[in-house]
Amino acid sequence: MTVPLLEIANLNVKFRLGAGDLPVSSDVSFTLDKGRVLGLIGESGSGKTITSKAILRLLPAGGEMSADHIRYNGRDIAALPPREFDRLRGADLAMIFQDPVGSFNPVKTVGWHFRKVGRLHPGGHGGIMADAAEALRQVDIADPKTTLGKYPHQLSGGMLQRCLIALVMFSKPSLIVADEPTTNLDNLVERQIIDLFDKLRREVDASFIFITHDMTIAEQVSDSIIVMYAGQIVEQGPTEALMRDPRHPYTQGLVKTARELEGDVEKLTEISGEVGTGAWPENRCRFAPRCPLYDAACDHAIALHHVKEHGEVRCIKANRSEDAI
Ligand SMILES: Nc1ncnc2c1ncn2[C@@H]1O[C@H](COP(=O)(O)OP(=O)(O)OP(=O)(O)O)[C@@H](O)[C@H]1O
Repeated sequence: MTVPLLEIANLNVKFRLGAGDLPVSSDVSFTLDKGRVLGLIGESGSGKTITSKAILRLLPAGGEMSADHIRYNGRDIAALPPREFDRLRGADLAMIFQDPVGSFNPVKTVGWHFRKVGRLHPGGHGGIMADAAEALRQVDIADPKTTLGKYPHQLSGGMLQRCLIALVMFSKPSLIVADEPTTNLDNLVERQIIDLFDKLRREVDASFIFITHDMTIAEQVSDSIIVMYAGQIVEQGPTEALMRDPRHPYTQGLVKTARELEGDVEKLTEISGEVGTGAWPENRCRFAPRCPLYDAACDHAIALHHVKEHGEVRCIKANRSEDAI
């Protein structure tokens, strides 16, 4: 049996604030196989970024994480001493943030960043520069040599995001977390970057967690999708099944809006209300205040349950007769 690249069991994250604890993610469990792309979707505040940062131990101050286990290539890394974890992250795990500017040293050229990442390159300086130019070509930068000599502020947001993607590819990590890498880009550049990810996922031997709030993007780039709501996974499964037959009312709303956007309808269906933060009831479905299917039967904590040939859903209304085994 092949070991998944990543196995997360019951990950919880909270922030210790003056007024008390703010829970951010609850009981998040999933696996990611080698070479696969997992789309992590949900509206702002649902816990996508914090969950991913917790896995990479990049939580901001005040954030605390616990998990039954976090296995990487079969080895539990949750309790790894900080030094060892830093080494693993440096070599194997990478994150691409929304804003590429923060990932570059503003007073150093693009080439300097490649030299820094590639300092152990067996081909020395010449080898680094040749591979860096090739990585830039892979992300469709036409004149890699010139680009390597430029400073971050001399490049547009789209170009800088391409350079960051090239830099990450150059370092050959096994797991890449891409956190809304197109959020700050205009529509045309966004399309180009998404197409680029789509191309790279076929060519590089890495696994991706691709965070987005856009269902259409998740559908295009992912093999499987996790939908998060109020810090919990509410649905997860293979992309094709989840998009064709979404079961959770929240996922249904997201898919409906995505299809309407593709169809260019005049008025989009909205999921009214907002996710809210922190003070979620433990004895009621967290989506209840916004759910069109809500009734008194939803007034207890709802567990994720398996749905045959689909995945997992956190909704008591999601079962259908054809799901019976
Ligand atoms: N440093 C922090 N201190 C306190 N709370 C925080 C901190 N960072 C994030 N949070 C809270 O954690 C929750 C989840 O945030 P997170 O950034 O993971 O959401 P998200 O789903 O990624 O949203 P977005 O799409 O806006 O990035 C939010 O309620 C947010 O306010």
